[in-house]
Amino acid sequence: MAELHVGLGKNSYTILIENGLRHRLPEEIKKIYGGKKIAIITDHNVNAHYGSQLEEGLQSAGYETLVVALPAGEQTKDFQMLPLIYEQLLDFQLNRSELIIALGGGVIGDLAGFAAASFLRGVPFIQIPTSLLAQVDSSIGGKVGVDLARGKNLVGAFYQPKKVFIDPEMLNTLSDHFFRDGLGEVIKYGCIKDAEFFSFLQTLHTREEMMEHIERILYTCCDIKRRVVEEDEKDTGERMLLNFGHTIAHALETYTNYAKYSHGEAVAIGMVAITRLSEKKGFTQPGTAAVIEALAKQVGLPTELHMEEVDLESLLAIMTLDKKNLDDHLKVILLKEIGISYVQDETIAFFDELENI
Ligand SMILES: NC(=O)c1ccc[n+]([C@@H]2O[C@H](COP(=O)([O-])OP(=O)(O)OC[C@H]3O[C@@H](n4cnc5c(N)ncnc54)[C@H](O)[C@@H]3O)[C@@H](O)[C@H]2O)c1
Ligand SMILES: O=C(O)C(=O)C[C@@H](O)[C@H](O)[C@H](O)COP(=O)(O)O
Ligand SMILES: [Zn+2]
Repeated sequence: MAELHVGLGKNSYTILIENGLRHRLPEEIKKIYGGKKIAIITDHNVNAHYGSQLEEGLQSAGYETLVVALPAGEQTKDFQMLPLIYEQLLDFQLNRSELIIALGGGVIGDLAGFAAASFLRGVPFIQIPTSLLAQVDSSIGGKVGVDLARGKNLVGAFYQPKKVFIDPEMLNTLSDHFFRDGLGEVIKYGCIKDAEFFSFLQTLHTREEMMEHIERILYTCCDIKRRVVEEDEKDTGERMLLNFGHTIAHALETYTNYAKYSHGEAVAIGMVAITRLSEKKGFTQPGTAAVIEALAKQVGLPTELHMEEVDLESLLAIMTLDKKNLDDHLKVILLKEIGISYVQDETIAFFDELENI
C-alpha cells in the first residue's frame, strides 16, 4: 500500500494505491463523507465489472445511490453529454454537499469531474480510476473537461477531487489495447522527469512483467504528477511539461475525429514527432527520438505520424487552438535529453517541418 499527499492548500487530498482496495471502498468513503447520497458516474464496460459491487457496498454502508452509466469511449467526453448527466443528478436531488464518484478511465474522470465542477456550481467528487492511463495520470491534478468538435479538452476547469483511490488489481480486466495505451503516458513521465525510470521501463517487455512492477510504475508516475501539480496547479509554467507530445497528439486526435487514435497512442506519436523536430533544430541531444521510438515500439505503441494521411495546414490550424498558446507564442515542450524537459516559446512555424521528419 502507498499513500501520496497532493499539497494544494485547502484543495489538498491523498492518493491511495492498494491492491484489492475496491473491496474496502465503502469503508474508506465513510471516513471522508458523512452525507446521504452518492452519484456514481461510470461507463458501461466498467459498470459491468465493478458497478454493482461498489453500489451494493455503498448501500450497505447506508448511502442512497444513483448510477449514471454512459457509453464507453472518447465520443462520450462530449459537451452534449453534460445535460444528460445534470438531468439525472436533478432527478436524484443530489445537493451541493453530496458526492459524485468518477468510476472509470480518463474519459469518465474528465467528464464526471467537469459535471461535478459545474453542477450547482460545484459538488465534491472522488476519483476511482480504473484504466492504466487514469491511474497514472488523469485522476490526479484536477484537469477536468470535455472535447469540442474543433478541439480536445477545450471546455473545462481545474477542480480537484477529494480523494483518489487506486486499486491496481482493477487493471486485470483492462483490454490489452488500453493497457498499451496507458503506457504512452507512463513513457512520458520517464521522458520529462526521470531518466532512471525510463531505463527501468526499457527492461520490461510484456504486460505480465509490467504488472509485476505495477506498484513502482503507478507510484513513480503519480509522484511526478503530484509534484508538478503542487508547483503549478493552474498550468502556467512547470505543469506544461505534462503536455510533452500533446500539441501534436491533440491535433491528431481532433483531426481524426477522436476515432483513429486513442489518447496514449497519439501521445506516443506526438512525443516521437516533436523530439525528431527538436533534434533537427539542435535543441535535443541526437538519438533521443530514436530511443523514445524504440521503447514505444517495444510496448506496442504506434510512433509514426503518417503525414500522407493528414493535411498539414489543417493540423496546424488545430494546433493554434492549443490552450498553451499565449499571445503570439506557442509553448512547445522539448527534451534536452531523456529525463530533462523544458518549455520553449515558438511560433507555429516550428511545426512546418513536420512533413519532413
Ligand atoms: N485530466 C487529465 O489530466 C488527463 C490526463 C491524461 C488523459 N486524459 C484524458 O483521458 C482520456 C483517456 O482515458 P482512458 O485511456 O482511460 O480512456 P477511457 O476512459 O475511454 O478508457 C479506456 C477503455 O477502457 C475501458 N476500461 C477502463 N477501465 C477498465 C477496467 N478496469 N476494466 C475493463 N475495461 C476498462 C473503458 O470502458 C474504455 O473502453 C482522454 O480523453 C484524455 O484526454 C486526461
Ligand atoms: O495534467 C496535465 O496538466 C496534463 O497535461 C496531463 C495530460 O496527460 C492530459 O492529456 C491532459 O488532459 C491535457 O490537458 P490539456 O490542458 O492539454 O487539455
Ligand atoms: Zn495526456
